[in-house]
Amino acid sequence: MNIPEGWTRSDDTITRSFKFGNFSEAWGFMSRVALVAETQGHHPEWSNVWNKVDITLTTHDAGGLTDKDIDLARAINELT
Ligand SMILES: C[C@H](O)[C@H](O)[C@H]1CNC2=NC(N)=NC(=O)C2=N1
Repeated sequence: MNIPEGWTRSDDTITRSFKFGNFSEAWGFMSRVALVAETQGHHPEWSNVWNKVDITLTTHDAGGLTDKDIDLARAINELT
């Protein structure tokens, strides 16, 4: 499985941290990710503290990492 640039794999998840100039930019990014996630029918685990967004991807239905996570990670990378 080819892990997209910037993402770190640990067991059944891949994670990436994103930093923005301020909260509005971080929230705007999250909004765009949410729309992509809905389109793909696959959703992130994430947290936000001011300008920082931490995202973890895994496929709960499968109990592990799948191509759905890889595809969403790629799409998220394209938003940055
Ligand atoms: C019915 C629905 O499509 C599923 O429950 C989807 C929704 N989004 C999901 N997102 C993630 N990350 N893992 C899933 O297993 C998952 N399942």
